Amino acid sequence: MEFPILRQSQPVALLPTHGPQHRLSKSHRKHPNYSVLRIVRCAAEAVKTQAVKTQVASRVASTWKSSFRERYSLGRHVGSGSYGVVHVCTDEETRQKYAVKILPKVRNKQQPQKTMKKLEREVTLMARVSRQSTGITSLIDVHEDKNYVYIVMGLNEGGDLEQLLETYGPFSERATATVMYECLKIISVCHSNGVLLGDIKPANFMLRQRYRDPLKALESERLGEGFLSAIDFGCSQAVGPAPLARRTGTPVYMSPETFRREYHLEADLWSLGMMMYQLIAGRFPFWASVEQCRTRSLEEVMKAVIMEDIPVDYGPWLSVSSEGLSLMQGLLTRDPTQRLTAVEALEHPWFQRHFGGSAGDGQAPASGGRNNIVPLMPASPRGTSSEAGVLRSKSAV
Ligand SMILES: Nc1ncnc2c1ncn2[C@@H]1O[C@H](COP(=O)(O)OP(=O)(O)OP(=O)(O)O)[C@@H](O)[C@H]1O
Repeated sequence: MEFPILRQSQPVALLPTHGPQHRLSKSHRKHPNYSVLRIVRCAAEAVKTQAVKTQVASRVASTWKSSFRERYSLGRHVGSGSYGVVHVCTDEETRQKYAVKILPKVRNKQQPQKTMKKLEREVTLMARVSRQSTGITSLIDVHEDKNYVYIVMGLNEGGDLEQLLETYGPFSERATATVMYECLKIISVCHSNGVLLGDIKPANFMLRQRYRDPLKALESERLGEGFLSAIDFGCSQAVGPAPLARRTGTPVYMSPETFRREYHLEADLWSLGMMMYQLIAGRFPFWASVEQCRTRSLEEVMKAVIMEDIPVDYGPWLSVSSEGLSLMQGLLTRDPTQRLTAVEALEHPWFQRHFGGSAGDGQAPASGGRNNIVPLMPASPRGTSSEAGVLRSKSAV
């Protein structure tokens, strides 16, 4: 990975990072960069001890650029995750807009070296695969200063699939097929490069453009190559012959073997099966509402994932085609050796049923031609994504 060293710039801190002033007042909450202020404050609290300060400072002399503020101006906030905040940023030279994920180098209770290793892994694995698929958010460059790492990447303007679910409700079978086909292509590129995505869920796939009616757009399947973009490589891992043991991801999407701490690439296909179930049914197999999911302990989720039936005798499942049902069940197969791989799933008759010849010969569902889908151009600002809850909350357990 080549990220040349540039000279060090000012850190992003907008407030004193120590002393009583760093507590945020009400007026700070109204500040347009409130989210940045928050992570500045959190990091400031975490770097109190001299030992930690020294460890963090030593990381600045890395291979990452240290000039984010010189090159980019920070724009509106577009999302937050467990650790990072994401803003639009503009390259001052080219005026091109990107997204920047700003991640603190020090997280509460986590060893700074461990955090840095995690950040380096996220960037390395994203770099490994992002140039190989239009369906993976492109990695532009990486910067760091004393307290933060800045991952500059392609800007996705159409919201994530979880936001679509929350706004429009469950997807039609056809819209689900369009999404699933694109996701499988992305997964197959990652897997052929030995990269486990590790946190597959609707919140981690975004529409690159905004559409007036996104579900109609997905149903029309005339969106073109790379309309969907995978984000968040924070849980990704390089996979070799030895099984992985570290449980990472979002519990309700984790595979049975991930809970058993002995898993390979197939774990991603289970998560995708869970996502397919959710897109079609608007709920998870084990609990009816998001609220019910939230109240479950990790042990309860694990028990359900390992043992409970996956019901298909109600509501939308009664009208889903037998091919759709078969794909979902092929992904949600508890024995990973019997589970469909990404390549096998791409050849599943369900895609033939929906897209005719185009899916079977390895092409995307029809792109180009008559296009009655109107992206909203230029993209107007959108609200921030919802955050909390078991659907989004991620754990490394
Ligand atoms: N490239 C992008 N373009 C536009 N918005 C983005 C982009 N990447 C992330 N976002 C927004 O920011 C949110 C948080 O990003 P992301 O999930 O990568 O952060 P994270 O801290 O790793 O979160 P998580 O809790 O899932 O680990 C996303 O849900 C999405 O709404």
